Amino acid sequence: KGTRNSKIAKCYPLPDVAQVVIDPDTQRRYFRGRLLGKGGFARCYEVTDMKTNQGYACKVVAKARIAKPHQRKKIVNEIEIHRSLNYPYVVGFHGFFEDDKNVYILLELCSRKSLVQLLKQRKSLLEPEVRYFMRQAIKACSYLHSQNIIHRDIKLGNFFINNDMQLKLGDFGLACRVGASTHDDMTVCGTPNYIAPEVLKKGRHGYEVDTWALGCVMYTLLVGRPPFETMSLKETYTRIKTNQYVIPSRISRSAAKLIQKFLSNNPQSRPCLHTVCETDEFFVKGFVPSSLPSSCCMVPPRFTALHRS
Ligand SMILES: CC[C@@H]1C(=O)N(C)c2cnc(-c3ccc[nH]3)nc2N1C1CCCC1
Repeated sequence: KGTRNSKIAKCYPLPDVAQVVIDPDTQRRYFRGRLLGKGGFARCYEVTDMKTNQGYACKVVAKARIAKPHQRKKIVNEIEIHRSLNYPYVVGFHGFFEDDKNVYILLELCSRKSLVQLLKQRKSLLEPEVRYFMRQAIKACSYLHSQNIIHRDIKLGNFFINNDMQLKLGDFGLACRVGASTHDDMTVCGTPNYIAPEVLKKGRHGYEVDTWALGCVMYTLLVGRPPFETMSLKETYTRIKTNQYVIPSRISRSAAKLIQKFLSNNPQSRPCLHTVCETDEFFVKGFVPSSLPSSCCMVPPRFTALHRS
């Protein structure tokens, strides 16, 4: 039934988004620029504040698309969680407003898109680059967990990259506050990309589901493909539940050991996100660049002899 409705919603023409959208509360006027793409229910545009000339990424959700209570609840949940966050490696939330047709969410513009596009271009990354990105990804998740929030959809596509090559975790559509009913309907309507074994076994799932997914991100960045990818979803779920994956021999010992810790079947054996960057050999014994040139989006960086590995 759900899909039937969304099919109907899809076939009705969506209301056009005005060339200039106005936030009724602040009277700020935003000039609508190019379409960035589609994300879930939203059409995403680059918009420019006509007073400050500041650019934002704007998610525009047609109210016709969130007519059903649980769909509206998902958007409200995303806004309620995202607006409460403030951290260097979390996408900036700059406001939200609505008119009779749409809900508008103003987010930090990340001009270099996400880790998906970067990996598509590069195939796989060098270890110093993976230390650079994984450090920011881990810090972002550690911050979320300190705010009693589980992201629940950690994946390459939700790690955006801004103009300065900084990583920004975004898309809180599936996030939830611990203490809230963690078995709420959100888990039903969203299938996370890097789903943890305890979620497949319908057990209790907590912060450690994000830690598992970070392990999948680290593996994918180094190897160039996800750890449990197969031809069928069923086979992939079997491999996740039986912890069946292979780390190619070209991966260094310290990287392989950390991946194995992240991908522990037992959630309690996974690393502590608050300390792993300061204690694990992969980070401590290796070079962690403090910045990366934007050329890394296209070609491998040349680290000096000192920082080869
Ligand atoms: C607005 C939705 C989403 C997003 O959440 N952010 C933060 C974002 C930022 N910059 C960009 C962006 C800037 C230049 C290209 N994309 N895109 C973002 N996206 C994309 C848009 C299409 C699918 C997900």
